[in-house]
Amino acid sequence: MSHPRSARGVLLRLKFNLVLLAIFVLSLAGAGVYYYRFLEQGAFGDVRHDSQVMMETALAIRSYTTDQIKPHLDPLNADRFLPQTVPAFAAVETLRRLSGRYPGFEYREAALDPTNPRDRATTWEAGLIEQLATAQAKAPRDEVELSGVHGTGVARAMYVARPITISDPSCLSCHGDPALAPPSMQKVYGRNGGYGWQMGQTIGMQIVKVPMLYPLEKARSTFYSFMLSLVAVFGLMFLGLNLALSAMVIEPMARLNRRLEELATTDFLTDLVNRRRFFERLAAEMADARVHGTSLSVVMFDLDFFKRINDTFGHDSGDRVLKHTAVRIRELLRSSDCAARFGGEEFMILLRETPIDAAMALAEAVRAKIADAPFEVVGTVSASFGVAEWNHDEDAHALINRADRALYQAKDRGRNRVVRASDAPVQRVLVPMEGSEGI
Ligand SMILES: Nc1nc2c(ncn2[C@@H]2O[C@H](COP(=O)(O)OP(=O)(O)OP(=O)(O)O)[C@@H](O)[C@H]2O)c(=O)[nH]1
Repeated sequence: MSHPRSARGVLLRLKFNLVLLAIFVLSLAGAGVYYYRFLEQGAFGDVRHDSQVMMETALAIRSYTTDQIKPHLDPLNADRFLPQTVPAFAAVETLRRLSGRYPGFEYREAALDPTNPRDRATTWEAGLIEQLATAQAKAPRDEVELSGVHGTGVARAMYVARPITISDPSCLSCHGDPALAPPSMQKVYGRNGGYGWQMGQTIGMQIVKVPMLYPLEKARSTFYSFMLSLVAVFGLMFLGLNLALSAMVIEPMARLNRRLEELATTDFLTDLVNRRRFFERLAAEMADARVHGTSLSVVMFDLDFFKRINDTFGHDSGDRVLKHTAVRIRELLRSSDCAARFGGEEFMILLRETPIDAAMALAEAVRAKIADAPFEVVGTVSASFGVAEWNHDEDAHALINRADRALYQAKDRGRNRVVRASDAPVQRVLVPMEGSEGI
C-alpha cells in the first residue's frame, strides 16, 4: 500500500516540476528575446555614436585645414603642390592614423571623378553618391546623411555618408576649368580627372565606417552571461522549491495519508487490522499463494458467552477482554501473519505459507493462551475456533464460510475447542459485511 502513496508524491513532484519548467522556459525565452534585442540596440547605438564622432572629427580636421593651414601654405603651392593643404587629404590622412590603432575604423572621401585617383568611388560607393546627390538636390538646404550596415562577418560595419556638394566658389579655382587650375597640382595628378565641377553639384561623399564585430560580440557575451546566470538562479530556485515542496507539502501529506490509512484499516479497540484490511490482505496473499503454489490457512474464532461477560461485568470489562485477547494472539503470531478483529467478539487470523495441520496447531495454541490464564476482573474466558486451508479454487468468501461453519460446529460441540473445516463448500451464504465487497 505504500507504493501508490509514494507514486502520488512522485506524480505531484513531476507535475510541479513540469509546470515550473514550462514557466522557466517561457520566461527564459521571453527574457532572452527582449534582452538580446536590448543589447543589440545598445550595440547599434554605440556604433552609431562612434561613427558620428568620427564624421564630426573629419569635418573638424577639414575646417581646420581650410581655415588655419591652407591660407599659410597656399603661396608655396605655386612652386610645388602640397596635398596637405587640401581639406579632404588632411582629413583622410589624419584619420588613417586612427585606423592603425582601431582596426576597421575607416574614413574616406570618395568622388565619382576625383583629382586624386585613390579617391575614385567603388561601384557600391558610386551608388551611395547617386542616392546622396538625389537627396541633396531635393533638399539643397538640409544636411543630408545616409547610414546603414555594409559588409558581412568580420567586415560588417556601420557606415555614415554625407554628400560633398560644391558650395564654395573657391573650390572651382582648382576644379573648374583645367586651364585655370594650379599647374603644380596638375603636375602631381595630371589633367584627367577632377575638373569641370559646378556650383551645387554633388561630386562625392564623405564616408565613415565603424566595425560592428566588437560591440556585437560584447553584446553577445553579455547576453550569454545573463542567460547563464538566469539558468543558475532557476536551478537554485528549482532545488529550493523542491525541498520546500517535500518539507511543506509531500511529507506532511504522506504522513497524513499514512495516518488516514491506519485509521481506515485498524480496529480502534484492539489495534488489530479491521475487516476491510483483512480482506485486502487475504486477496493479496491468495494471489501470492497462487503464483508460488504455497499453502494458506485462516483461523476464525469467537469468544464464548461474551454477552454474559458484558452483562455480568459491564461493557468496559468486555472491552478489556477484547483488548487482552488481541495482546495474547499477537504473542503467538509470526510477523507475516495477520490478525484481525472481524466484528464484535469475533477474530480472524490469516496464516501465509501454512498448511491445515500447522494452522490447527496454531489455533490450539491460541485457544490455550486465552483459556488457560484468567482475564482481570472477569476470570476465565474461552473461545471456539474454526480452521480452514485455502484450496486454490475457491474465492475468499467460500474460504471464510468454511472456517465460519467449522467455528459454529465448535460452538455446537460445547465451545472452547478447535474444529477443522470440511473440504466441501458451504451452501449457506454469509451476509457480506462492510469492506468485504468484491472479494
Ligand atoms: N464490550 C463489548 N461488547 C461487544 C462489542 N461488540 C459486540 N459486543 C457484544 O458481544 C456480545 C455477543 O453476543 P452473542 O452474539 O450472543 O454471542 P455470545 O454471547 O458470545 O455467545 P456465543 O457466541 O454463542 O458463545 C453481544 O452482547 C454484543 O453486545 C464490543 O466492542 N465491546
